[in-house]
Amino acid sequence: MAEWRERAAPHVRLPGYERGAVTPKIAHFGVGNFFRVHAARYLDDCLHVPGQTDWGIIGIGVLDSPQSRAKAAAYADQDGLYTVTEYAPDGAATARVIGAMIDYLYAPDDPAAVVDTLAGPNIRIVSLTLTEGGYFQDQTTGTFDAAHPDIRADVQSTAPRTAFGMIVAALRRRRAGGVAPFTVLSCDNLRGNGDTARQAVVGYAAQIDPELARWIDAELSFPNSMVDRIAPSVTPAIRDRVNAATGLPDALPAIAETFSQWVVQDRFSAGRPRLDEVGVELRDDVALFEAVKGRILNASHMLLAYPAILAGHRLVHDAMADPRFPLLLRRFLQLDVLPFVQGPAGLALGTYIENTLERFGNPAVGDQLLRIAADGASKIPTFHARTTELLLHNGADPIREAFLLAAYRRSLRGVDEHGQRFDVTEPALNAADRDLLGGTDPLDALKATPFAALRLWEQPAFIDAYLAMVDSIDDEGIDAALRRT
Ligand SMILES: NC(=O)c1ccc[n+]([C@@H]2O[C@H](COP(=O)([O-])OP(=O)(O)OC[C@H]3O[C@@H](n4cnc5c(N)ncnc54)[C@H](O)[C@@H]3O)[C@@H](O)[C@H]2O)c1
Ligand SMILES: O=P(O)(O)OC[C@@H](O)[C@@H](O)[C@H](O)[C@H](O)CO
Repeated sequence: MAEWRERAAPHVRLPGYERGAVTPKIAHFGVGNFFRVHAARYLDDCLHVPGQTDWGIIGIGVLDSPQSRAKAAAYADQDGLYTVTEYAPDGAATARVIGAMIDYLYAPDDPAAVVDTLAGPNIRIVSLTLTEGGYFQDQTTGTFDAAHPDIRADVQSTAPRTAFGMIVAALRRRRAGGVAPFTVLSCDNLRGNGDTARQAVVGYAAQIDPELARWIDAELSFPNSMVDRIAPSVTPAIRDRVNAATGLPDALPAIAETFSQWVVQDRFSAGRPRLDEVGVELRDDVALFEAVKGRILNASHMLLAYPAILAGHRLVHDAMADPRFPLLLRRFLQLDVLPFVQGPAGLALGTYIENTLERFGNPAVGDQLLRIAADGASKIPTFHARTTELLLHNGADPIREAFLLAAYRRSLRGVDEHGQRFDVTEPALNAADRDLLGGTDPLDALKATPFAALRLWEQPAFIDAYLAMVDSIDDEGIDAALRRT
């Protein structure tokens, strides 16, 4: 900390609390860009509130990859410190150093140390950002996928490797030792993220000890939360630009827009920091916020990403500066979402939509379309299934949902309309799904696991619209297809 204090440019805000006095009551799995600019930033604010210095964070990495290993080494090198630079729509940037993460454990090197930490009475909250695909949810049934190879391997091992294996091993020890359980707090973009986390933790426990599973279900709280802040991927060029401005040698700087929102159910069975004093909204009607955010913001992101990439764009704000795309999103939001979504009392959905589109257009944030497009197999159903169901149920035109699936299917070829190649990141697709999505019969794509639960092949209105869109994209190109939406 002393070296960072000396080297930081004068405009960089530094932790105003005694970092050496901070103790950790929170353990977080998945210290990625989003956690670092969102929950960790709120918790860093909390540490500035008198009497809150016991709510520090221990970060935990579980993925066994060269990138994850390098990240663990960097956190060790810089004592868990990192910078967050926030960009306002007018381009103004503010930077601060976050000191809330006081330790980082890399599970592939020492899984027992993670379980020991989680089993200790000091930990009161275990929070998660594992991505949408990280909850072992069966895409067809929505239930916990106990047959997943990673879960099968963990259940049979004495040293579990998944977040859920480690959480349950620790809970078993807490229960045996008479230590009260912690709260599990999901911060992922999921429908009912707390409920989904409960399903995974209880579902995992049921595989090893049904009595333990019953205890977890009865004793643990899993608050649902709505999380919102755009955190782009940090490329080496962004890292160098940010570090040149902060004067700090940060291997892992994070960036974000200035907007931030966190709505959480106030259900923390083992206590919580004073989140309400740092801008977090503690409310019970989280599901309404989450429905609005998922079906407006995240759904628009998905609808934007695939056709914009095919049209040659790579950055969100560039696509938003191309009038065809804001037009597509406005039509989608006005015609397909607004008539069927209920927001929380007092939230003006028209204003919410305008703010969302303005956020997408912020050029200073420089968000990446490929980041948004990644793992469409998990995210398209999460953010579009409900809208598609409602459109079909109400006899409304499903043309834009059909366009989305046609554009997604086309994007899986990894080459845009100008012949430029791009990376396709689809970890949730199995070989059979890839065959269905990449085959010559476009209707096969509707039977791929991510979309199968919707049974779209039984919906003549959807089939007509979808086949027309597939043909239009293939024969006439994205521009012509967009004009049909
Ligand atoms: N980036 C954003 O704008 C944003 C905004 C709101 C919510 N989110 C939520 O946060 C999640 C993470 O986004 P990010 O931008 O931080 O991504 P990221 O790639 O920067 O970080 C993801 C982190 O999760 C870890 N991880 C991935 N799969 C895992 C698994 N199966 N088990 C354990 N750890 C796993 C990775 O190692 C990494 O540390 C998203 O999937 C979304 O649900 C992101
Ligand atoms: O983070 P993902 O992969 O779930 O989704 C991509 C984006 O839609 C998402 O990160 C948004 O930027 C975010 O949800 C804004 O709060």
